[in-house]
Amino acid sequence: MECKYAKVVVDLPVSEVDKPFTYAIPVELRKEIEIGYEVKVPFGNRSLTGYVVGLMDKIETDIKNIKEIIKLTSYLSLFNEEILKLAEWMANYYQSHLITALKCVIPSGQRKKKEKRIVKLKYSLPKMKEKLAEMSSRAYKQKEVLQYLMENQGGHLRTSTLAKAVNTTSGTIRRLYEKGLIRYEEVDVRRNPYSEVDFDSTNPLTLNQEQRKALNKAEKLLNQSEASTMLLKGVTGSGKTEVYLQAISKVLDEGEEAIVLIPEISLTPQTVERFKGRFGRQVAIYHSRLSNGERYDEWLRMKKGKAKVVVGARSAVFAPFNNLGLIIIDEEHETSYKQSSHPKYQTRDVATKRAELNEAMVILGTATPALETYYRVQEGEHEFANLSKRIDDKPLPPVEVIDMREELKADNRSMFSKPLATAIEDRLAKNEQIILFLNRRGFSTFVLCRECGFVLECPNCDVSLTYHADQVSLRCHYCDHRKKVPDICPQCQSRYIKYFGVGTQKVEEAAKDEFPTARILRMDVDTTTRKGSHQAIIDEFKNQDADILLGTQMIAKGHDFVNVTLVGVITADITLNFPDFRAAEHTFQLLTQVAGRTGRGEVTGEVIIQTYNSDHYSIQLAKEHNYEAFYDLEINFREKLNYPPFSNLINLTIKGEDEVEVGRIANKLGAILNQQVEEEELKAEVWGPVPAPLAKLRGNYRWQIILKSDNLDQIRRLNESGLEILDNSNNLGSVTIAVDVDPIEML
Ligand SMILES: Nc1ncnc2c1ncn2[C@@H]1O[C@H](COP(=O)(O)OP(=O)(O)OP(=O)(O)O)[C@@H](O)[C@H]1O
Ligand SMILES: [Zn+2]
Ligand SMILES: [Zn+2]
Repeated sequence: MECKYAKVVVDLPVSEVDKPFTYAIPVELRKEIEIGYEVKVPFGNRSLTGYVVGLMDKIETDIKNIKEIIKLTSYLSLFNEEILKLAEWMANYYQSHLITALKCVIPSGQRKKKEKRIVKLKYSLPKMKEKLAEMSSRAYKQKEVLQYLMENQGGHLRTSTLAKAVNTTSGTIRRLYEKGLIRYEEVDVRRNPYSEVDFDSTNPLTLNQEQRKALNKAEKLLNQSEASTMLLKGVTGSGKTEVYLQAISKVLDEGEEAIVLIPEISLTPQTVERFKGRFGRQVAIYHSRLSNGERYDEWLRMKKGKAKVVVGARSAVFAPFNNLGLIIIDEEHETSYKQSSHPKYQTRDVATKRAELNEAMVILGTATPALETYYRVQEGEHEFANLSKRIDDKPLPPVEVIDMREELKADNRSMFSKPLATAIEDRLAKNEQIILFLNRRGFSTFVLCRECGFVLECPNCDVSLTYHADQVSLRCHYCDHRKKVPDICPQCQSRYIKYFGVGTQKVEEAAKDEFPTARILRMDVDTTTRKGSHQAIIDEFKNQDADILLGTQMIAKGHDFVNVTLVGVITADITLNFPDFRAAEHTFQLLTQVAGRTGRGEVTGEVIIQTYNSDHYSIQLAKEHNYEAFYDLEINFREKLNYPPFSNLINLTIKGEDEVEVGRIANKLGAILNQQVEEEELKAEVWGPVPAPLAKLRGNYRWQIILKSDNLDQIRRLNESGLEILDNSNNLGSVTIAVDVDPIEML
């Protein structure tokens, strides 16, 4: 059926136009146009890019007012109805504009690719003959071009090919275009396919008993017709990947497709190789380190059914498959699965939604499930399979926790405790390798007593207070509780209570001082900005051209270093004292992951964790590799303080270059929200406004407001109406407000 009208969402992310507009489809486009095409449309007195989100045969409005679509700017549909539904869900759930959500689900390469021009005649052949006869004989070259085109009708003639064929220039062809006799069509150019390294092919391994059980369960769930989610909890090195591979096999046998999501930093050639090795050219790779062109080509291979498995980062969840059977999310607890720009989606939840739309299955794999995920298992919402042992019963490495307060008492003020320094010397002497780990770079905002480990916390919110240097005060960024920075420790009266911060560079210098013979590699955001530098450092370390690899969480996962027999954590306190109710959870996850990096080879490994807070449960239980016990304790705290998963949060960040204006707008918005809660008798709390822990970032001043409720819909509506009232009654100027539904980091 050929439709006459299209609904189009225009690329202008402002609330007033965030809805589909109706356009007429020119006759010549009616055969071709589908949902998901990118188009140019007249809008006001200009033309805008838009996306087709609906097609109709009839409309009720007065036909005369309807404008026509100018042209198609993509040569195929960029999303189907299912992906459109997903985008609509995202826009609604994460409170972003529909156009922003749509641009998030389409391939980014499309928008930037260079297109080749194809020349087509504008009229039918008989009409064309008439036109030709009317032309002046002086324009003989132009006539020649037309003649040639008429004889080669329907062919895909590029401008350059055509010019060559009749021995003329593209200028001649352009003149025909200006006379309205021909038109151009733009089509994509095939780039060199993704540089194909030949991977050794692998066969399915014989599964051990636990893997077998996990796969059986997955197969059962894949066979059923409803959507399902299964948590595959497995300690590091327990063979989760082999279970993924065999589950994918099953999906491919059924003629369906599979998506595998892996955190960007773990998407190494080694990881890719495991999937390409099993499924060969059926595997597409999709992540942000590919060029736009490469990404687009991989996207096309999926769209055209040439690739049936995609291995990629977050955005691969939008893979253009039509027969999706399985989505796997490896390291599902990773915070990088939360998108940091609008729409700020949680990949896990988008995957669940997409599985629902396709009656597909989701497998979440990790050694340390996100608390929300494990809670859903307990509540019976997710299925569960467990791999409790490493392959071949290799032991998990022993973990030693060093109390840095004791080191200070013993007059050791170095960054390296006695036991860690001794262990490093020992490995250097044996030519074995060492990883030194500093969790998080740069950012730390807390005040800690080096004598007794005391950290000032908010009495209401159980998060550490944030140090604001300019005001010499400590503030809670949830409830705005304030305290003066103390001169002496309230717990032990020591004067060693100070702002606490260590950077990777400082650790590198200290290590060079103490271990002058060691060859040290540093890996953090500063040393890995260049393309490929991340992999270069990894390779250098793997080739054993260095003894110590020092870095941030970038080194915590995805790599198998067989010669590493010692992992040292310089200070566990940075993540532990993050001003975030998830601080303990993130600390536990990170320490468990880091510990998983050692003892993978023949020699057993050892882990040493330094901290001023050695009795903290997250550290003690990471030492015991005891997730269950950690979960039991942590979920109790969450319940007591009514944090997620027992409640829902929305974080609003108000930011701009003008400090006074940002504060003023933040306070205005806070007042509006509070008034709304009262008037509408909403079951919601409004925290703040307060300056954000990162009170200034890239020249922007930042304030925040947190909305909390047992009922997400209530705070979503509260937020929506609050922003609308603010918008209507105030000139926001350059101040912007970012909305984060289900935030996982509130900095
Ligand atoms: N059934 C099996 N028999 C023999 N070897 C296996 C089996 N399953 C997995 N392995 C091997 O064990 C090693 C660890 O497995 P894998 O990397 O899949 O574990 P993982 O749980 O994904 O680990 P991590 O979470 O640390 O990435 C790999 O080298 C893998 O090839
Ligand atoms: Zn103290
Ligand atoms: Zn508080």
